[in-house]
Amino acid sequence: MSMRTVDEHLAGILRAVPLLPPLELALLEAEGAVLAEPVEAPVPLPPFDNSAMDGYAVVAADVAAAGETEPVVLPVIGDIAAGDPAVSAIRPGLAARIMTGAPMPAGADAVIPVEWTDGGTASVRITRPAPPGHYIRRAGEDVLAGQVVAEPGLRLRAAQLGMLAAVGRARVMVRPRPRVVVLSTGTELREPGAPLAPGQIWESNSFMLTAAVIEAGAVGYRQATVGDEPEKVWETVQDQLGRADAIITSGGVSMGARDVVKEVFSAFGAAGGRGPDAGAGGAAGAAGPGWVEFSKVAMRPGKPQGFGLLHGTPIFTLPGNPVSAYVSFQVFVRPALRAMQGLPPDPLPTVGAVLTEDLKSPAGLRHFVRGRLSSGRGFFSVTPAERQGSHQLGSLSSADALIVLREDDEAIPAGSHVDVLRLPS
Ligand SMILES: Nc1nc2c(c(=O)[nH]1)N[C@H]1C(S)=C(S)[C@@H](COP(=O)(O)OP(=O)(O)OC[C@H]3O[C@@H](n4cnc5c(N)ncnc54)[C@H](O)[C@@H]3O)O[C@H]1N2
Ligand code: MOO
Repeated sequence: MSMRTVDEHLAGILRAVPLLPPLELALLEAEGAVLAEPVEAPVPLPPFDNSAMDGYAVVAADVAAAGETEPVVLPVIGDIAAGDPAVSAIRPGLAARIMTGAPMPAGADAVIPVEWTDGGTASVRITRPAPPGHYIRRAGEDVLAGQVVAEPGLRLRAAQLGMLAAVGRARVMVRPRPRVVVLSTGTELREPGAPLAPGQIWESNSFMLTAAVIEAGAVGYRQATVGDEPEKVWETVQDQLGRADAIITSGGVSMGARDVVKEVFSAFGAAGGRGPDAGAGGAAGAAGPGWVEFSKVAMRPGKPQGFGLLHGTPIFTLPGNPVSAYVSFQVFVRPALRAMQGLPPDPLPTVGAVLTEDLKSPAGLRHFVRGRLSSGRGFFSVTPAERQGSHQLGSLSSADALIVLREDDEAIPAGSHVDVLRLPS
């Protein structure tokens, strides 16, 4: 088992993960997906000159002298609502009542908001002047015909989907959110809600990791926990390959006598790309079903890691200690899921902060320390949580940040500037 740095392990993962192939999705199904084509506006936006206010379309020169004491009175020739197909022109000396979004009648060059009038329907008294162009939204002033409104690589969120709909697109080519199956292993684990026998604990990693998958913008499927039988783990993983763009397991990767994940995939990796039942089940293709490599990564928590590709599908075998699994997800899996969609493999958002207490860190390891950020007087400060054990979920769930201590940091005094990963809130 080789020992490698966090950066080396991440780089290896990012080199290996495939880019998801683009597919066409209906607009709302594409929420969170990444655009895979440039989208052009077929028409200008707005498509026609229209009113920005409810009021009256007029010729500006007619109302130039209007005032509180000398209102201008104009006959109203009719109403123009948003969506009116054909609108007659107006001539000087006339007004038309007009609604927000309604097409400007030819001849009119200003809109007087209803608040500046008596609101009349047969004729209108206007008490304030307006310059030409007043409250008119011009054709093309948002987007020009032929303009690219969305480039490939853009993540589609609410505003971007609104833009695509506004230029008339019902479907778009995207790289979809990766579908990620999350699977826990361990015979001691019981479903939350079920009673515990001695030695048992409630299963938490799969809930936490599935939620983390969703927070990272992917689709999470939680799979029922499997025990410590290699055949069962192998079968479950094989079954899930059909619906998964990536698989995450937790547990069973350290040095124990029954570390099932390591056992299954080591056998399978060592056999030159054949799983335990590859012969019988025909899982091995010409190139073999794939590989999974286990490594020790110089980090705390999260030292035992595994990663591989099974039939081209990435599998992340994360350590079982809950905080280790969580930190491993944020450091390795999150960037990989982004890369699979063609997004930059960014880490969680990082801020600089001033440490409020002395910290010690083991030499040669990157140390992710749970903490709480506070801001004031224009800078962040961060306070480490008291408990830092990798089984202590209590201090993770009340943390909002991970303080990142570098491999060469050993004694970091209070007042030092540190980098802090902000946890999703
Ligand atoms: N002799 C050594 N022992 C250990 C080493 C080592 O290097 N040498 N590494 C330690 C480190 S660091 C970690 S992290 C863990 C990783 O262990 P595994 O990935 O094999 O995980 P398990 O043994 O299955 O479980 C560890 C721990 O976490 C609990 N757990 C596991 N899965 C879940 C779950 N889904 N929900 C809640 N809790 C879970 C499990 O009960 C154990 O307490 O190994 C150390 N040991
Ligand atoms: O590295 Mo383990 O992942 O600390 O508890």
